[in-house]
Amino acid sequence: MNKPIVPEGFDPNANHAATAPAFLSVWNVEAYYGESYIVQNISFNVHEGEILALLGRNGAGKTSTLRTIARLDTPALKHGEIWLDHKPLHEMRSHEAAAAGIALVPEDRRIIPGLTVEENLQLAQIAPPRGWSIDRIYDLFPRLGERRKQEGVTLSGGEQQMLSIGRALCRDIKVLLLDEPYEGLAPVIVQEIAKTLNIIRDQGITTILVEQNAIAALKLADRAVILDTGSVVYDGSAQEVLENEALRAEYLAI
Ligand SMILES: Nc1ncnc2c1ncn2[C@@H]1O[C@H](COP(=O)(O)OP(=O)(O)OP(=O)(O)O)[C@@H](O)[C@H]1O
Repeated sequence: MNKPIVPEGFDPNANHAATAPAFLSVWNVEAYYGESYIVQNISFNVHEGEILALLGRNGAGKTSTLRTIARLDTPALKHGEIWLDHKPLHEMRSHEAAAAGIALVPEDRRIIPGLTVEENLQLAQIAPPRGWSIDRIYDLFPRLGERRKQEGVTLSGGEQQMLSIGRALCRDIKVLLLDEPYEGLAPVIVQEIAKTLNIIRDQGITTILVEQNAIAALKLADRAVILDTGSVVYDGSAQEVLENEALRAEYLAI
């Protein structure tokens, strides 16, 4: 098994509420589906306002890591700590993690059938604390504004992705967890979404981007963490991964 990569600044003996070294610190996290040990002692830091690309081959554990950070019931977190802005996510249930500012946009986008674009956004704003106004979401994604009265599930794949990101922004979030946002999208739509993710970063929101389209993710990201069979095998700059052919070939098969 790979030796775990330890992020800088984490003192295992410290009180991490005070000393967590980054805005989001994932420390020695182990998570299981039943008896299956899937997230295997993962540690990494995410700094406020950055985009982190979380990469790795199929089955490397990317989705499971995002689900663990969002504190969904599965996989079950059995060991480790996750700190968001000095708050212990590892002690929270998913609704508490959401209230603390974590927003997971899952791969299947979860647009609510029978509701228009605007109703999908309004529903996301029902419970405070509210985030962006619906007009601000339409400024970010003009296509959604043009289609505000259209049923959400009849949108194109790219528009549905915009709607699910827009829905996350309707709440007052600190960290956006995006699971394969580019899946099935044409390159021109990928570029359009990447542009909006840059704008979202400029607003101070921190993003973890899980993506099979590693090149597109690396071009956008500040840093990259690469997983292999549930463990971290690289933690460093996204640019370095783009430039390091051997690393890409070994862990990303590109
Ligand atoms: N609900 C589940 N029950 C049992 N095992 C699961 C479950 N979900 C995922 N796994 C297993 O956990 C491992 C990691 O899966 P995960 O979906 O996190 O990987 P991934 O890196 O996101 O892969 P992909 O890029 O294919 O989506 C895989 O071996 C997968 O089969």
